Amino acid sequence: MRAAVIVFPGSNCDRDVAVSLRAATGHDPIMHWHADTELPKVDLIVLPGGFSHGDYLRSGAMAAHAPVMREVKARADQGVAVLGICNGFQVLTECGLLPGVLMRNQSLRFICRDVFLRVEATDTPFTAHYAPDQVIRVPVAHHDGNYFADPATLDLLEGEGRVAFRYTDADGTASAAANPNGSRRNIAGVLSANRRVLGLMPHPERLADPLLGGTDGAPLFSALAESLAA
Ligand SMILES: NC(=O)CC[C@H](N)C(=O)O
Repeated sequence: MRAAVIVFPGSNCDRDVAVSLRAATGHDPIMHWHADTELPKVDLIVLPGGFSHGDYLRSGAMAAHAPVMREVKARADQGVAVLGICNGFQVLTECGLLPGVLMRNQSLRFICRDVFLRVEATDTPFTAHYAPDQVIRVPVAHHDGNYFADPATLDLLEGEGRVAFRYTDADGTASAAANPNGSRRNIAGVLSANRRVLGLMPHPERLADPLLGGTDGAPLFSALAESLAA
């Protein structure tokens, strides 16, 4: 699997996700500067976490108009897998590759802690190495993670099995207390209609090695390596 990580001014999880991709595939991804429109042929495009353009205007709003994004959208339309983590998820909603928006956290505070997620969809290249309804522990670190979409869109996403992850308690209950940011229906990650674009607010790359204190994020990268093997 050949992967490219798009690096924006203010990205700060680009090298973290590169480490996880290297661990899963055995080789380094291409680190691709956002202003470079010549994107090589790759099997996976990653939009990493961070504070692109300082989160000015709205988180992800300026990065969504970066020169390379026209090509990222074209590749997604061709079926190339695209993974957006945290700020990357914000960019995916801002550029229209995923529905909904990420609003300011309900608490109006930056939240940085581990959360539990229930894996809702396992028939995707991102989640195939998780069991249905498996509960995993992954960190969040954001101030704009409050997922919002109108009820018809939420019904559509749920009806098509496009909610990939939901915030839950440790036992898998999607309670209000388990929801760190006010996201509608406890949604932590959503898929595109063709299931090849995933955006999620939690950071699987931050708990993907025993040295980091957990490995629940690692199956996401191993699933990609296997599913997208050239
Ligand atoms: N860790 C991140 O990617 C942060 C995302 C975003 N800048 C926010 O705080 O909402």
